[in-house]
Amino acid sequence: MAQIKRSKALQSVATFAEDTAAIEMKRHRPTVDREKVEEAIRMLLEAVGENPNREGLLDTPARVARMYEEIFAGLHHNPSEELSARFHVDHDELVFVKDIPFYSMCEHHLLPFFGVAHVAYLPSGGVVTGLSKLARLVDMVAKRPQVQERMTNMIVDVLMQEMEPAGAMVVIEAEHLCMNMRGIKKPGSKTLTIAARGEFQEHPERREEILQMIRYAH
Ligand SMILES: Nc1nc2c(ncn2[C@@H]2O[C@H](COP(=O)(O)OP(=O)(O)OP(=O)(O)O)[C@@H](O)[C@H]2O)c(=O)[nH]1
Ligand SMILES: [Zn+2]
Repeated sequence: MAQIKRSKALQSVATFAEDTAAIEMKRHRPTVDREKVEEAIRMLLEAVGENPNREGLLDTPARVARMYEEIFAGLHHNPSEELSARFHVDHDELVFVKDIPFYSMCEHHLLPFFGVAHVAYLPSGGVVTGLSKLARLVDMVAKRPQVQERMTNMIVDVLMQEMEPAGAMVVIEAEHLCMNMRGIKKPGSKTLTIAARGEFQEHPERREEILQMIRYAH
């Protein structure tokens, strides 16, 4: 089993250069129909009683279109591609990257929710990925209309699928502007979501280990 994973890892390293070039291209490809967004923003401004032709708003539709291209970049991007950098290291113990900041958009209100993601996994067969790739994975999953629960599960599932680790766990702490600035108006409230797979799901003490390390950071 470990042997199979090992050879899969080496194969991945061999195709790493090609993958990197492909990912770079995809990172910069446009994902949003700018013209359509501009038209929609003009209509939205009109609909809320604004004048889209007043000076201060003239460039707003184009700005919003550029912004959406950036903040929804994950929509046409396969997050699995972020983990294509694999290395072989003699380490089968915990790898844990804490406090990865992220910004996402609540799919119910199209308002931001933001906070930190903590990503842990237990490498198997000595296969690890680049630490920055874990942060890139968080970013790509965040850059789309989301709910926090789905975001948490997507990150952990991509990790399990791509790395085949003995376990993976993701914790997200976030503030939702739709709960702060409108509606129920509870600024400062935080939502925590946890997704655990493999050893972290099967052994409560492994899960607790991660939660403790998160607590110590505050
Ligand atoms: N589970 C979950 N709910 C979310 C998330 N982001 C926003 N919501 C909730 O989505 C719900 C949408 O509820 P609706 O009743 O359809 O919308 P609403 O009338 O604007 O609700 P209020 O926010 O209560 O005013 C609200 O309870 C939000 O707090 C998320 O990431 N996860
Ligand atoms: Zn919302």
